Amino acid sequence: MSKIHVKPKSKWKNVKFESNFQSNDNFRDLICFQELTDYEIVSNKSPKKRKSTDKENGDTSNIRKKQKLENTKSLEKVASGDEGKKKKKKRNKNKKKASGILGKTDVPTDSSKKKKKSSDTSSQSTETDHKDEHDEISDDVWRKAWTKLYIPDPVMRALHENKFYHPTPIQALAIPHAIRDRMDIVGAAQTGSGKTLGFGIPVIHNILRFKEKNQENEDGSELDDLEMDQPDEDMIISDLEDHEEEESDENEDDEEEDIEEEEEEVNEIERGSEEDEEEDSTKIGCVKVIDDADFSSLGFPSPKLSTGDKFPLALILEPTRELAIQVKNHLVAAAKYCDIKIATVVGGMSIEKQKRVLKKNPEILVATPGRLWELIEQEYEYLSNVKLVQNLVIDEADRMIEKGHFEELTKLLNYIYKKEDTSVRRQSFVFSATLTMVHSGPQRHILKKTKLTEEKKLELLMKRIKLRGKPKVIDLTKKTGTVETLTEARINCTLDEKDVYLYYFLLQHPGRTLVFANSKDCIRRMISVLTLLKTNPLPLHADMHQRQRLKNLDRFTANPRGLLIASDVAARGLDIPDVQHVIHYQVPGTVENYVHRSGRTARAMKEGLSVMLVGPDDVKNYRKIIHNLNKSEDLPLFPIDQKILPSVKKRVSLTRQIDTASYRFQKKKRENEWFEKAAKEMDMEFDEDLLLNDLGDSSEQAQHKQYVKHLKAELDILLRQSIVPKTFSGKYITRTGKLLLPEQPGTKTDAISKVKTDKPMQDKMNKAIQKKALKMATVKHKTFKKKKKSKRK
Ligand SMILES: Nc1ncnc2c1ncn2[C@@H]1O[C@H](COP(=O)(O)OP(=O)(O)OP(=O)(O)O)[C@@H](O)[C@H]1O
Repeated sequence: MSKIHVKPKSKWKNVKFESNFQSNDNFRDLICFQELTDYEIVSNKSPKKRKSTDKENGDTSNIRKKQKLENTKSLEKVASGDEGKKKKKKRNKNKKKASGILGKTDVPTDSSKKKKKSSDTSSQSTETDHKDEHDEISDDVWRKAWTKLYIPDPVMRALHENKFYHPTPIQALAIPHAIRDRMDIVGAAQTGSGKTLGFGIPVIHNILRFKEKNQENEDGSELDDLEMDQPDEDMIISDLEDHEEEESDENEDDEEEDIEEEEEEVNEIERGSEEDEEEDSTKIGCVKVIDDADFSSLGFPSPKLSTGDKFPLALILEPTRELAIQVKNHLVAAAKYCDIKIATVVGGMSIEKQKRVLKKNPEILVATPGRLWELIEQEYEYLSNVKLVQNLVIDEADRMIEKGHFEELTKLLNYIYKKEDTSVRRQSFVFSATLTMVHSGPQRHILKKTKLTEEKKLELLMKRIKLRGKPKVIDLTKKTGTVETLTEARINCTLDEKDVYLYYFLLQHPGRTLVFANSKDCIRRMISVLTLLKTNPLPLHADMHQRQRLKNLDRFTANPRGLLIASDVAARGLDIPDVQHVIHYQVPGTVENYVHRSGRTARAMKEGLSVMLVGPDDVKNYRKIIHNLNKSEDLPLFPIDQKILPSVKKRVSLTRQIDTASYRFQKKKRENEWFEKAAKEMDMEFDEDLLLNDLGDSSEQAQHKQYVKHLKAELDILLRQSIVPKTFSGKYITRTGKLLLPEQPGTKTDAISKVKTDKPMQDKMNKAIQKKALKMATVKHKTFKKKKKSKRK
């Protein structure tokens, strides 16, 4: 294949591809795909060491073929890891230096592995040989997939250990722009698509670089060449011109940017001249070549300041405590082979303990805004310089600008962006699965007055979170909002029937299940009912002690048949492995909440099921969600085996009797106790007969206790009986002589395939109903016309 120097006459244009495109093995090395349709060929060069490279790049040969100018009129620019392999010896030398920058790693290279293998062969069995061969293949694939993303070697090692063999699409697109181009990133991708590492890896990379540079500075050694990939010489001419064009376009865009007046209600923060500094470094194509001496352009504070003062280099803001802890753990795993300390600062836990952790000067701080602000207000030393933070991540950003977080976030951001600290060029990351979701319905959102477009929503969001400059916006979300591997269904029922259907589902489809409710009262009642029904539910809501919240999450995670009843505090971000089902006991008020709640299942390309229990009160929200998710039809009905429903109903109704009886009694008792205590504290005398709830005399109370005990005993008997009625009889089709009986409860029934197999039947039925309705309407219309005609006569 010959090398061609081209001079572009038009702009490189992005070629759109679906986010799941990269899951296709043939295209997994692809990061971006651009085409150039008008160009002039400057020169043709023969390849020097091309053969072996092409062989290595076999799986991307299809894409490369497209680059042959002889065959096609257009030219595609493919930023793939294979570029790295094409580059010259000089670059390899740079790379060696770079791995020095990032610390030595034990990740074996392909060749070292091969050597090891050949020396060991005599002592290995054939089976082991096969295993090694397999490992080597995945090792090769893994390296190819990640190396082009500029991942630090120690992180590569951790990724391999975690068996993260390919970057997810959001990672593949966000990481190079963040690391290579040092751009601010606004990332929107479906739930469970790996956004955490999308910002986590660049943050770790930045800190490693900072520490390395700092070390060199302290040692007085010269600043090394940066490890950034040098541009492929083949591309330089075209890229240079292309980029010049891009920059002028950007400037034009900037001038056009005119943010509307209504945004002025947000406190303006004073900003310095960072924006001007942003384009300091020279860009060649999409690769920035940064002047060695220009330390600050990398976003690092001045070395003088960094050696003495301690402050977090990265701040990651999360809306909930559980999420902050999870993200911290995720990053700890990714930074396992890096010398980086990561800490959490979250509410509900000992502030003193957190201060002790901060004394160790963690480089990364994962925090919820409330507790962080509390510590800043206390003028806690380590946080007094938080304004110098180099990497700022606002995860679940659309949630962070909603009521309840926005006020604290604004205070924090105002503090961080103080004018006097503008010497620092900060890199910001803004992520969420619903960042670009726009809809016409009323929103709880703080931006509710505006009729939003996707662009407008992003613009306002960026303004609110005070994002400077022009970030790289990567939006991989679909119009349908939810992830492809999610199966959705609904159960139409009355309010009273919700417990019945929920219990039915849990019996028939065991598996890790997360149930969402809209209020704490509802969670309390469900916990009581489901505990009596021996389904071992665990609650999770904001009013619980933090320790208990975390304990329940752990217990839920550990039990493959775990049942968690949660408020929306668990709706966002939580990455609990293998949640099979999400049930919306009450339909959420916003489409965003529906997407996030449902996103607790079907993560990382796994399948999952979301079922909404739609009662009369939920219909409005249900309709809104369907509309805002651009669904053309209703969700399918979840198939219910009507034959076993009566026994389920019997159990549930008895349980509710017990719950009501004991709850009412306990409630009255608690109120009395509270009143007596309060009166005592105030030295008040009161008339017990008039003011306290009547609990009855001691014999009545004993009677009540007995009644509840009796009900519980009755329930115990019911729970031991089979759910399939004994008197049951029915006609069953036999297939190849085998009698197919109804499913027994407890037998593992795959709820997802049930929905999927039932859907065509439902569609058929719906069509038949519609056809019948149409027929009837036509008949009615004809009779009406006839009658009218005869009347006239
Ligand atoms: N490259 C990868 N290969 C395989 N698994 C990955 C990869 N990156 C992340 N994961 C796993 O995918 C899961 C989801 O990742 P993550 O929690 O970052 O998703 P998310 O996009 O932030 O989801 P949400 O929007 O719900 O917060 C995690 O279990 C994570 O460990």
